[in-house]
Amino acid sequence: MKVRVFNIGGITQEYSLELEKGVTSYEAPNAYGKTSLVRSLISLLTSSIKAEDLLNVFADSGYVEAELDNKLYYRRIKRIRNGLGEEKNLIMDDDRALLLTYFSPENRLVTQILSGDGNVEWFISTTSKINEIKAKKEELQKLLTAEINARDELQKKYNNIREIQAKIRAIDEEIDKLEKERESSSNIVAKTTYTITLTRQNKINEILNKIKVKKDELANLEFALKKIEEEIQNKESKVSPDIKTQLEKEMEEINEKLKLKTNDRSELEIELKVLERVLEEVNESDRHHLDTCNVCGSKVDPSIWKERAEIISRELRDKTSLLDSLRNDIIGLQKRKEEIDLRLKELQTLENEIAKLKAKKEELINRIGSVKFQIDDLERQRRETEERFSKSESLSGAIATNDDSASILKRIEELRKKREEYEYELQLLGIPSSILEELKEKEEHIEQLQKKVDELQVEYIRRLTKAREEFNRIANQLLKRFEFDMDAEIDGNYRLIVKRKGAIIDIKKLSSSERTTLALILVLSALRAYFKTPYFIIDESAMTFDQKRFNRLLEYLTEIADYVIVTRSSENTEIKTLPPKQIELSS
Ligand SMILES: Nc1ncnc2c1ncn2[C@@H]1O[C@H](COP(=O)(O)OP(=O)(O)OP(=O)(O)O)[C@@H](O)[C@H]1O
Ligand SMILES: [Zn+2]
Repeated sequence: MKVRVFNIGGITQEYSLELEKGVTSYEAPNAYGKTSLVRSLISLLTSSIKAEDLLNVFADSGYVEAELDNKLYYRRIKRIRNGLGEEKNLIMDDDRALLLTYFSPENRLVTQILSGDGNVEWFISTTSKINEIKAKKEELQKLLTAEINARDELQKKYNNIREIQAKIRAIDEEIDKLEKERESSSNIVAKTTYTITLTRQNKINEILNKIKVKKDELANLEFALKKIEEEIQNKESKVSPDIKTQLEKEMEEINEKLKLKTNDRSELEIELKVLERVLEEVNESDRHHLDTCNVCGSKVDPSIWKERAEIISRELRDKTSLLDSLRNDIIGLQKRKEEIDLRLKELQTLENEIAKLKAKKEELINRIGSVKFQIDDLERQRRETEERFSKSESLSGAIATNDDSASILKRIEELRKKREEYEYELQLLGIPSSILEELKEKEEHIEQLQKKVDELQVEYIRRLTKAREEFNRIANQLLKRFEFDMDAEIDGNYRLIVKRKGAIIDIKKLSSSERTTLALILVLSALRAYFKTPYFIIDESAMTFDQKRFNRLLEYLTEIADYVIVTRSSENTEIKTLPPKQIELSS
């Protein structure tokens, strides 16, 4: 692979480099430009390293080029009037390259694990690309929220229209009455009573109007309440407390069983080890035809050894098969436990939703109560007004004024004006039937979106669980291959758990070199399972492996990437490509 770099980072003279396949050791003094070179290489794998992160601040243009398998890849950057212009041809464009092609103390996973934080859900979901499902879910969730807001807006608009319509109807009725009154106003007697009736009627109409509006509001609220009650019922039917207690009980039982079985397993493992040692000793005694027992010193017939070996072997076989079945039981139990966990989480989500709905219901009931109270109050006002007028009617008798007719006309005029205003408002609000239609559509869309969001969540958990298993498998293979005396596991909460001789060790208690190793193992597992890169760069200062292990690591890396580059600080500048066995650690 040929690499050429110019005016990238601290590299201000054209710099070219020919890399052979295999391991290349790249040493240079501090501030010579190692990091710049590494960034250049990684920038050909992901556009998340931006042009402004690459170009030397004093330069007008710069580039990085790599010739790989007879193809030319490049990023060419130029300063233009207000910013940077770039032409590029990347090997790939995948921001996982930041995590998976450069192992150095700045690697995000290394920093995290060094800090003692073992939650690696983000790492698994990013490197296995499951985070795309999560991102999609979040995007849909946003859309959903927007739709819900839009629906609420529409509902408000619709209610508003209904209110105005009611007001217009009341005005029409009143105008109707006034017109009739005017006709009969030529009759003075009639006119007199009528004036009184009119004022009375106006007052009462006004109250009736208000009652009408409130009743509409009440009907809407009661409808919403019914909807929510249905929804609550629907959700509650999915979470019967029986299921939950049953699951929790089963969980408890499984935990109990797991404890017992794990204990049995440890005991059995110890027994097996003891038996194996005894068998070896018996075989040894047999080989040497010993006539004295090693353990108790008593004399024995040498022919007894064969017989004993037979018996012990049988026992060993029995116990081994018992151990196998125990292990299977444990795996089965753990699987079931994970399933229950998932179910319980789902139930919890439902319960939360129900609680929210109930709070909403409570609020609606309160509002209904206060509207009912307002209606009662208005009814009372109406009754009182009616009583008051029937009294005053009998008191005042016939008080007729000449300008009665004029005042009726004035009132009608006022009402017409008001009506026009309402009509205008209605026009602005739109056609109620089409709003209803729109509301229905929104409702359906919301339901669809909710369903999709739920499905994505389930899918995310399912895929994450699978990726986790894959990580566990590969990580432990690697730990064995590099002869580390520990087991690593990512548990159901996506926390990194480390065990030595079966006992869990808190990550915070591990040495920093052990933590770095764990980060490296995770990076390698992700590489093996999910990512293909032409080159892998390792900053030697991140590593504290001994020579033998480091060579093994390099050998392993050459299986994963064609080019493996080890950078290190040194007084001199030297680039050499060597078989891994001959790379020496500088320390
Ligand atoms: N974009 C840039 N523009 C100008 N100068 C830069 C830019 N990036 C880095 N430099 C400078 O170039 C020099 C080399 O930087 P670089 O980070 O590549 O060094 P390095 O060899 O990795 O050093 P170290 O081993 O100390 O990390 C440094 O003096 C740095 O300040
Ligand atoms: Zn003995």
